[in-house]
Amino acid sequence: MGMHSWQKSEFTFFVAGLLSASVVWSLGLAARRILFPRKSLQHKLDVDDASDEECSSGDRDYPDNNFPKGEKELVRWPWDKLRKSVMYASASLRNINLGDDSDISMATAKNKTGPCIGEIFGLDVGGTLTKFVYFEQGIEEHKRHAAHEGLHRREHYNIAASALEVLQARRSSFAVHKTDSNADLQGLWGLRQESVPDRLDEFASSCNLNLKSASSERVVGEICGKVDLSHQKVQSSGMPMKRTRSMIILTKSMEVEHAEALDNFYSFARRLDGYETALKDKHLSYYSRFLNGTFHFFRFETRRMHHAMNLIRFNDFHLNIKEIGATGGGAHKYANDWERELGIVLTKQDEMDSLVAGMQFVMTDILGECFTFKPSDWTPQPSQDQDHHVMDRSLSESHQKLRKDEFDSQESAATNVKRDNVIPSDLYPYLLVSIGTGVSILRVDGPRKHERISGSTIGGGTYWGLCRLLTGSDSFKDILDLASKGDSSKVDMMVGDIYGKESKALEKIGLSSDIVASSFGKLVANQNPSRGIKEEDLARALLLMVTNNIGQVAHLNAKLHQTRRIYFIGTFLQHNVISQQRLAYSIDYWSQGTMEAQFLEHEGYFGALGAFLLNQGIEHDGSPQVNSNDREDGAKQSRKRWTNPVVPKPLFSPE
Ligand SMILES: Nc1ncnc2c1ncn2[C@@H]1O[C@H](COP(=O)(O)OP(=O)(O)O)[C@@H](O)[C@H]1O
Ligand SMILES: CC(C)(COP(=O)(O)O)[C@@H](O)C(=O)NCCC(=O)O
Repeated sequence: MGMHSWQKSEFTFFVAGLLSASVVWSLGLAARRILFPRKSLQHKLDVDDASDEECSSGDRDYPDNNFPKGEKELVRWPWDKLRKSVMYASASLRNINLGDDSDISMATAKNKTGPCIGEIFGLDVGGTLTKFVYFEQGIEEHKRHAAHEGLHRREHYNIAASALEVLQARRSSFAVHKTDSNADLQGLWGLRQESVPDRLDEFASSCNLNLKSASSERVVGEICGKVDLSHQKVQSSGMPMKRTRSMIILTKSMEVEHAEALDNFYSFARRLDGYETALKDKHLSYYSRFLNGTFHFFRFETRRMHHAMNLIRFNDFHLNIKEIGATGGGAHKYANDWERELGIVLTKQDEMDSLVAGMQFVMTDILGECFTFKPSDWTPQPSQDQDHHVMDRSLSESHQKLRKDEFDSQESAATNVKRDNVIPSDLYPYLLVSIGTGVSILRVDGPRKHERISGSTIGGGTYWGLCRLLTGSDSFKDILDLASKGDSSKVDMMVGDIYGKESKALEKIGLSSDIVASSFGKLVANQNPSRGIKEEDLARALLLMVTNNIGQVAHLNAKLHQTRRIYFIGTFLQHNVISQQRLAYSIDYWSQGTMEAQFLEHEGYFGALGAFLLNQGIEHDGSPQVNSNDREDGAKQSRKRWTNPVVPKPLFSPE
């Protein structure tokens, strides 16, 4: 069918109109890009945010950007905000086109020539959270140097290129300023986090450090790849010191660069301080007298890994980091991404080795690290020669007070009791229960002897995953707040619900009517299971269910492996007093007072700290230090070092 001439002309007009509209639109867009470059950057970033999410941790990917539809999207992490502000700033400074990622300078680990500040970090990439620690040389030490020796702060950092060097510097200044070395540490983080005194010498001698040489010789952290072994020297003690060279050989510019790189990072990290609980666990920062510096602790969700990597990249930190000691499953999973995108090598440390190393370091380094819970009317006994007796006696006393029917009611009245009165020789063997995404159970027989003996799939990930489903909340802290208000008996079926309250039959099976028979069991009886049930009841019942299960598995393993002390660690326990108290009571109850559950203030960070320590070859137990680069095969060597045949003494005969 042919077109009429009026139809043809109308069609021509329509096409012409369409064309001119698109030309005007394109011109407008181009003008907008020129006039308002940030607008287009904003768009690019928004797209990035979504795509980052997509390519993050595989197990928790959501193809439609972020979370499943219908869930509220809470912005809990400052990555996006920070990343954007940093990108704007660095783009305008360097005048680069952020529309194309290839414009951003990349450096592979091999071709990096700048300073390396990777030695101050330890990374633990877990199933839910990524934890990282960084070490900053003690500010008090800088002040002293500045006052007494006229050293600029930056110059002082040069002495602190690695933790070993920090220790060496500390040793030399300790000798010079012996009188004020204790006083100036006081009050830094309060008594609770004060380091154990008088162990520095012991530790330093274990490192074969030579006081005289400390001021004139410098141990160069070879992880930076700036080692000139041709300048190896033999010290006056006759001990060959590997990786040393004269300060004169180190060029001034390299030192300044290194100091600047550190300063840049430190000031950046301080900017993160503003985010209170979201990123940095400020309350956990502590001054280590062993290493003369402060450890800082950060964490973020592992599914945000690519955001974190972008943050590093857009701040140019990757240019000054060649390698980082890393542990956790993600150290393997993300190693290629880190190397490809950031040029940073993740030097893998065994997960369990790192956990134990970090934990033992902190237990020796900090007074007040360990604690447990006791009924509020429990009173500590006066100290005896053998401190560990205190624990034995208090256990049996508290046990007398713990009757089955008081189990729940006592929970809220339980008090936090510090447990550092345990002498180190009495420490082993102990059970280490790491409640992360899943649960790992280790028997530790000595500073370098441990074995993963068991585990459980019902862990922190189980609780957190089910809570997200049941409550729609996307904040772990909010969930814990909810749980603290909940009533689990609305959800749990009690023994009395099954037997009736007064049944004589219960005596025979050794149960009382008011204990839980089945977690969530009450929901089977109602026509509508959610009627009358609040989110807080679900959050509490689930928390107790997961915790009870972990407690029971831990107790059975402790019994099987004859350990009477059980340390519970992992971020699941952070700020989670309900679980800590429940574990303390369950272990005491089930073991009839022969075992004790203990907790540690830095519960979630031992893996990251251990990765730092192992990577730097720092140990606490008096054995010679081994730098990771001295090993032919890091993992193999590490395992070798951690196998020390210590025969555990039996604590009690199996029943
Ligand atoms: N802010 C938080 N976000 C997510 N999970 C948290 C948070 N705080 C505590 N948790 C709990 O800690 C668990 C992760 O513990 P963690 O020791 O870091 O394990 P992993 O190394 O497997 O990530 C989570 O599964 C959750 O139960
Ligand atoms: C696989 C893991 C060691 C990983 O550690 P995580 O990230 O959970 O801290 C841990 O989740 C685990 O031990 N799961 C339990 C596996 C089992 O014993 O059945």
